[in-house]
Amino acid sequence: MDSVLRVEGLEKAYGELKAVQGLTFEVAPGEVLGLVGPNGAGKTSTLRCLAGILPPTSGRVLVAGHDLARTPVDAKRELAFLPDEPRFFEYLTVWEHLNFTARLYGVEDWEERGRALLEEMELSGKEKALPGELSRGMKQKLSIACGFLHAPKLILLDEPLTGLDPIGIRRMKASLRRRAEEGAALVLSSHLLPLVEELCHRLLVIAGGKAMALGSLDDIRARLSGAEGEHASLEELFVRITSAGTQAP
Ligand SMILES: Nc1ncnc2c1ncn2[C@@H]1O[C@H](COP(=O)(O)OP(=O)(O)OP(=O)(O)O)[C@@H](O)[C@H]1O
Repeated sequence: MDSVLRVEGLEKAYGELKAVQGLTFEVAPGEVLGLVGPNGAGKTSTLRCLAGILPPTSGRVLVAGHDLARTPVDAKRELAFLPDEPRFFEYLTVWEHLNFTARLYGVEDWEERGRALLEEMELSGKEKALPGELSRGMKQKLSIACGFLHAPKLILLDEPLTGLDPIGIRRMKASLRRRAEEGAALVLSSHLLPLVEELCHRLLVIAGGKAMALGSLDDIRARLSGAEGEHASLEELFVRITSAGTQAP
C-alpha cells in the first residue's frame, strides 16, 4: 500500500547549525513511527518541517501523495500537527475552537464529530469554557480533539502525553491506537521510552540531526552486534545508539 508520509533527504539548517540532516523514511497507513533522540537531536524541527510550519532547507515531503512544498494546501488538509505546547484563541470557547477548526477544514458533520471527540477526551461539559479556564492536560486534550476533527491521514505528535494524568494517558494511548487501526499514519516524538515501545511499530532514532537507526525494535536489536543487543531494553539501545552518534566526528 502507498505510504501516507514520504520523506526524501530532509535537511533543516538554522544559519550555520544543521539541525536535520538527510532524513529519508516512509510511514504506511496504520503505522506508528516513534521519533526518539536526545535533547536538541532535531525531533521538533523535523516534525515542524513535516507539518509545513518550517520550510526545509532541502529535501521533499509528500503527504498522501501531495508535495508539501508545491501543493501545501492539499498536503496540509491531510495532516494534523499536535505540538507539545498548544496555543489557542483566548476569546474562543472550547466549542468555538471546534467550530473554527471545522470551518477551516470544511468538516460538515462537525457537531456530531465534535461531541464524540469531547466525550473521548473527557471534555464533555467544558464546551463553554475559555482556554484560560482549562488545566494544562485539558488544553492538550482540546488540541487533540481539534486535530482529530477532520480525520487526518497523517498525525504528527510532539510529546503527546505532556500534562496528562494516568487515566488521561491511558485514554490517549487508546485514542492514538484507534486512529492507527482506522488507517491513519502517526509520527510521535517522545522522551517516554515505555510509551514509544508500547505504541510504535517502528522507530527512527536521531542524534545531531542524523538518522542513527530506523526499524522495528527487534530489527534494531538484531543489528546491534553482540549478546547484549539481543535482550537490551529500549533505554539501553537508546543510550548505545545515541552516544555512538554524538561521539562520531
Ligand atoms: N528557531 C531556531 N533557531 C535556531 N536554532 C534552533 C531553532 N530551533 C531549534 N534550533 C536548534 O536546532 C537543534 C534541534 O532542535 P530541536 O528543537 O529540533 O530538537 P529536539 O530533538 O526537539 O530537542 P528536545 O528533545 O530538547 O525538545 C538544536 O540545536 C536547537 O538549538
